[in-house]
Amino acid sequence: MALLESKKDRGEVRIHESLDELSTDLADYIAELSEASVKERGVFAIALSGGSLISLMRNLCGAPYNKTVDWSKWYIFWADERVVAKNHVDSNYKFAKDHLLSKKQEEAEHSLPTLYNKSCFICITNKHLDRINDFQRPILKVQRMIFMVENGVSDSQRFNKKLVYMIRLPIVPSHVHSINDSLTAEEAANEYEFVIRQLVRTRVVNVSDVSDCPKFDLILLGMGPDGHVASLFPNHAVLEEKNEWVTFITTSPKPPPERITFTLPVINCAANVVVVVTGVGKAEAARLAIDDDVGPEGHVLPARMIQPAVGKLVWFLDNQAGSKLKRFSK
Ligand SMILES: O=C1O[C@H](COP(=O)(O)O)[C@@H](O)[C@H](O)[C@H]1O
Repeated sequence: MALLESKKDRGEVRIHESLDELSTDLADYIAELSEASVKERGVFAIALSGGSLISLMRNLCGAPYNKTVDWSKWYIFWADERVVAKNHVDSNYKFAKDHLLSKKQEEAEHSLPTLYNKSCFICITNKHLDRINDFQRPILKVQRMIFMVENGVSDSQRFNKKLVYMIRLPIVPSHVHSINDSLTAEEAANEYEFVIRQLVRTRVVNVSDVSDCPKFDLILLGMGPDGHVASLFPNHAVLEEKNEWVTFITTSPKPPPERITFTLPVINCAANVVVVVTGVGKAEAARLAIDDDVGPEGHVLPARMIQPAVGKLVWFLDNQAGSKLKRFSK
């Protein structure tokens, strides 16, 4: 069970015994926000970050969320992105696609029946379609299963032992808004902001009650051991940006150097901000970002600058990341 505490100006802090517990709580929380937003506005505009956060959202791919969440109403954005090709290992888009939006799974053939209750697509190469015919009849009885032909599986030996399939969150492709990877960092940031401006006009993304900023239904952030969130790094000029919604940097201390990022005003106008922090290596930054009695060191930390004007801030920590917080340290 997560330990809960509300801290003055620092939002709600949830500390979890294990990563599994954190993942369960996180998926529940996101599903609740999605339901509330779809009920109120008819859509759910969610901005992801990169890094460990994505794997911790894994439970959303399974039951009950695959059936209970109205995925068709989700609009996905990125709070920050590395300016690299979309198929590059450093791309936050690629990471989310591979680990969340289209998660590759392998199961032994004999466990095929366990797939019957899952809402998933099966991906198989052309040349293996004949072999799959052995399974096809029972599978076709399951309405949610759809065969796809994809050039992804080439190792026939492996195919003999395993069934390779993809769990895809049924998000409408045109609702996924990632950066244009053929542009420079500056151009990509400008174009991304333009796209968001169009979607604010049509209220796919809500507008803030206190400024003209977009009001995302949820912005999900991770935090680095240096206290950076999105691509807002300590002591970086990017923290001063007050006018742009999306800006760019070419000198990120963490590679790759070129990134685009939501600015602080945009993050602080969201209806909900969740920061997910795990591991002992981030315990000191978590203390500086959350605890009340921290000195100037804490106040210049980007993660501490997350202070939603009206929205709700919730920290999802594991025991290790929370180990230096005054209230929770033993
Ligand atoms: O570079 C980045 O790092 C942070 C933190 O990543 P983590 O793997 O330490 O959790 C991430 O939130 C951000 O989106 C990403 O661009």
